Amino acid sequence: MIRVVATGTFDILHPGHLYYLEESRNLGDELSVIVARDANVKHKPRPFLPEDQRLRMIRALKPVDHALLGDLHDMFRPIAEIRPDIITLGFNQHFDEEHLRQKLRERGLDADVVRIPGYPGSLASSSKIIERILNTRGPPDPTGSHGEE
Ligand SMILES: Cc1cc2nc3c(=O)[nH]c(=O)nc-3n(C[C@H](O)[C@H](O)[C@H](O)COP(=O)(O)O)c2cc1C
Ligand SMILES: Nc1ncnc2c1ncn2[C@@H]1O[C@H](COP(=O)(O)OP(=O)(O)OP(=O)(O)O)[C@@H](O)[C@H]1O
Repeated sequence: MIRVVATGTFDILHPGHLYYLEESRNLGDELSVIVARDANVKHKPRPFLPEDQRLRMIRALKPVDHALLGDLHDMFRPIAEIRPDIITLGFNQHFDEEHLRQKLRERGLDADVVRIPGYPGSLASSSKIIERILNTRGPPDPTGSHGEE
């Protein structure tokens, strides 16, 4: 039984997320997904959707066998419980593979770390979807004219 762990924020779901999770699941027999806690998303704007809602959507996806919220303080605690054989990193996750492997070893965890490539498409990105919404459905015209002459 090969256990795989994938991680991420998963704020507004798109096909890039699905691809990352499908490819992660294809590496083993069981996929657990650790969903980032609201309080821990500091490297970009805070998620729009609360952590419970992000978790519920991830749990419903076909490639996902188990989904859980991450730890608030120690990212290695859920890993120590799951004991995965493989941890996947998405194409734009800011972790260095070798550094992560080393940190895992220090905690007595010998999971391999595998980088999953990106899925193409200008809307395969939560922030690009948000940008598009703002650009196309931005603040309403205060005159209420909807751009009509
Ligand atoms: C091995 C690993 C374990 C993680 N564990 C946690 C965790 O326990 N709690 C948490 O809030 N975030 C955890 N994260 C971080 C997030 O799930 C996510 O990867 C990180 O915030 C980067 O988010 P993004 O790629 O969605 O922008 C972990 C990341 C990795 C690589
Ligand atoms: N287009 C994509 N192709 C492959 N993997 C992706 C793609 N978009 C996101 N992922 C992966 O899915 C996981 C969760 O990603 P995240 O929640 O950061 O979404 P995102 O669309 O990259 O967000 P943002 O646009 O705000 O950076 C990460 O491992 C990330 O690398």
